[in-house]
Amino acid sequence: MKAVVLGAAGGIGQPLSLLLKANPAVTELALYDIVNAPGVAVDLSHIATPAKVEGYLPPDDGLEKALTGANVIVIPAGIPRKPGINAGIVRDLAKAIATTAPKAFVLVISNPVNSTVPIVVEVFKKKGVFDPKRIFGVTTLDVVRASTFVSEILGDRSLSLSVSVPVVGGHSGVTIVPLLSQSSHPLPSSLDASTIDGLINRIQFGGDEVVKAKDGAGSATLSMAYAGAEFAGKVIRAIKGEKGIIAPTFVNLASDKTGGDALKKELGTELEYFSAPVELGINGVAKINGLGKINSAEKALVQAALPELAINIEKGVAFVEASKL
Ligand SMILES: NC(=O)C1=CN([C@@H]2O[C@H](COP(=O)(O)OP(=O)(O)OC[C@H]3O[C@@H](n4cnc5c(N)ncnc54)[C@H](O)[C@@H]3O)[C@@H](O)[C@H]2O)C=CC1
Ligand SMILES: O=C([O-])CC(=O)C(=O)O
Repeated sequence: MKAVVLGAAGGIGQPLSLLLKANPAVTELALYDIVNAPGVAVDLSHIATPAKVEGYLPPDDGLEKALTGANVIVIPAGIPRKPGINAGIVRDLAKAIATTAPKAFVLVISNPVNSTVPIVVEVFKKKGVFDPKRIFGVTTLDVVRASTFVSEILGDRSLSLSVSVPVVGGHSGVTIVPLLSQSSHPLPSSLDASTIDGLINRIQFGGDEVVKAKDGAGSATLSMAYAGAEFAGKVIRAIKGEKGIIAPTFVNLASDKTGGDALKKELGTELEYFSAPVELGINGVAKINGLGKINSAEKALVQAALPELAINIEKGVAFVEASKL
């Protein structure tokens, strides 16, 4: 089981690589960055877990060497909150993956996820290796935040390990739609509307809370690494044959067989992407689940997410269309 981290020396990349090194199911871990990756790799290589760790820089085909034989590729490369720059970084990394590891599972963390996932897909299409079952936008941090904030409202943080709330839509602001009515631990019916609205807003704009607190020193890194490792861990378990693993993730809806068409119908949209609870299997997306029973306020949130999602997706598609590959 070879896992690869592209952008491994960054704020997310380092703790994410640590958590992947700590996962005993990973036998090979390749770290790639434009700086510092060999140092991070040697540091992690002293940890007594099975994974053999190698670090690579761009010279001497470092990227290609990192990608060769990859099963799971996680991409936290890029710059936080600098619109535009990540598009080119993700496009170029996707190009290398399409050539060197076209069958790998690609987990995109780099923002804006609503646009960077379409960028990877469009590159793969142009290179003739696109499979909608293997490309995932990582929205797990929204799910992690929902568990944490709901457990706080329930007055018992120890519940956060078991509270599960599906979060659907996309990964930015109003495109983040928590389905609180489906929380494994229902909110008290006595909760007033403004508390619920505040909770939804906190989940949607949790990223801003971290950016503000870090005061110029970047965005969420440690919680993102935790969330990324959790999602990658689920994908790895699914590849190894475990059944019934379901996680919300931002996927392409092109595949009729996996339920993409049914979800589009349910949403009343032609959009080609949405984050929905996805059942993972040995080939990637086994089934995109529908949203299930949601209340009228949640229906309104889903509808409010669609126009912004459409703009974000189109941006990603147009960027690749205008690119020379
Ligand atoms: N999906 C999500 O929920 C979240 C996504 N993010 C996004 O993750 C990305 C990374 O964030 P941080 O780790 O905080 O940033 P960072 O700046 O600390 O690290 C980014 C790393 O990417 C590397 N990099 C830049 N260009 C590269 C290239 N062409 N190839 C390989 N590596 C390259 C940099 O050298 C750096 O080590 C940002 O786009 C951020 O917005 C952040 C939090 C949550
Ligand atoms: O908000 C940001 O820039 C980083 C991010 O995606 C998050 O924390 O959810």
